[in-house]
Amino acid sequence: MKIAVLGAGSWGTAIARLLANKGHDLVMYTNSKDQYKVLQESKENPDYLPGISLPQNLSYTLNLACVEEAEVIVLAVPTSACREVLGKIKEYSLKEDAVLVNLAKGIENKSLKRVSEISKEILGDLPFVCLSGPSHAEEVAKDIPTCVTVACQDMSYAYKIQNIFSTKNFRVYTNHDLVGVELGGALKNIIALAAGISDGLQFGDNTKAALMTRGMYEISKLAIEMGGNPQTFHGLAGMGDLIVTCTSMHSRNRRCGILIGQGLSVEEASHEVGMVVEGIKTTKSAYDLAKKLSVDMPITNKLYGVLYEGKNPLEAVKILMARDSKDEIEEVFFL
Ligand SMILES: NC(=O)C1=CN([C@@H]2O[C@H](COP(=O)(O)OP(=O)(O)OC[C@H]3O[C@@H](n4cnc5c(N)ncnc54)[C@H](O)[C@@H]3O)[C@@H](O)[C@H]2O)C=CC1
Ligand SMILES: O=C(CO)COP(=O)(O)O
Repeated sequence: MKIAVLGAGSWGTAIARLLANKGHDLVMYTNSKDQYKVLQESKENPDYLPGISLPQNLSYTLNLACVEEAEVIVLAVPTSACREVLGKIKEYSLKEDAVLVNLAKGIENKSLKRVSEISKEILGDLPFVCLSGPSHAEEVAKDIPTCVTVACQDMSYAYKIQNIFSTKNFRVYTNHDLVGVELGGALKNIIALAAGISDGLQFGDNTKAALMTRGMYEISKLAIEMGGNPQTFHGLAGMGDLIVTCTSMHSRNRRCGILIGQGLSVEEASHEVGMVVEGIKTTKSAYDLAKKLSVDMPITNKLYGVLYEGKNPLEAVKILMARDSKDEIEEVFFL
């Protein structure tokens, strides 16, 4: 199978390695000449996945025309770059049976669109599959057992991608709830940032468990309002990804939160992490969506204050704790 991976960050590289090792014909696209040179010469990606040697049958390109040959196009750039990259892909003539697999986990600012909606807007009916679930690149690149889920409105493409991506250490489930799977992956990053801030403030395990639980409650409420299936939030793209992102030191969102909790500014913290921290932009999108759809999201709202209005994280926690007493579960339909 001919596969093009667009984006040579940590996740794109880990997935390209996995697919090349499985025997697929792999090319990875980068828009950086310097990175291209390093990849070609060293067969490693030291800035993103240091110490991982990449297979000889993985090739590299600076030319996006690689999409013309591909039966599977893997989108592995930050959400904020998806519109630009999809717009460039539109200039090429794709194979009739090409499928797009998106790895990005976010909601676009301003348009408040999921990546599948951006893809639909730009590329029309090109089949779109979302791959999500608890899967840090650093572990997948070491073949540590991992389970993910793939979602598509047309399940035949989800099964196709399940078959292409599955290995003995990478178990791929399918899910027909595209909206829920996309939102689970995007919204958990908000809670991971908050969990990191809690750790940075040196709060305890109780605090983090509460944040994760109440965080899951509010992100599911928003996702259900947007058409997601509540059951998805019990699964890999929901609870699974929330757990891994809120607890792992691999998580860029959690690490960024820790630094903010320790007193760094948002800019300093995200610069220090050095890779995309999707939760920063997605907090803004979720804040706007919650207002638009009248969904109460207290953790998201307070995080928005910290990230965008310079509010003090410790004060934000105090305000969250001092809110009016309430029932744990408000809506009858919920979980
Ligand atoms: N790193 C991980 O473990 C996982 C990441 N993801 C998601 O995958 C997406 C990508 O994440 P990472 O690989 O971690 O990010 P990263 O920060 O490691 O790499 C992003 C890559 O995209 C490239 N890029 C940015 N704009 C571009 C453009 N316009 N054209 C071409 N390339 C461009 C950058 O140069 C960089 O190589 C994010 O949405 C993230 O949430 C999902 C699961 C796991
Ligand atoms: O989504 C991820 C793991 O499933 C990666 O999360 P981070 O972007 O926080 O590292």
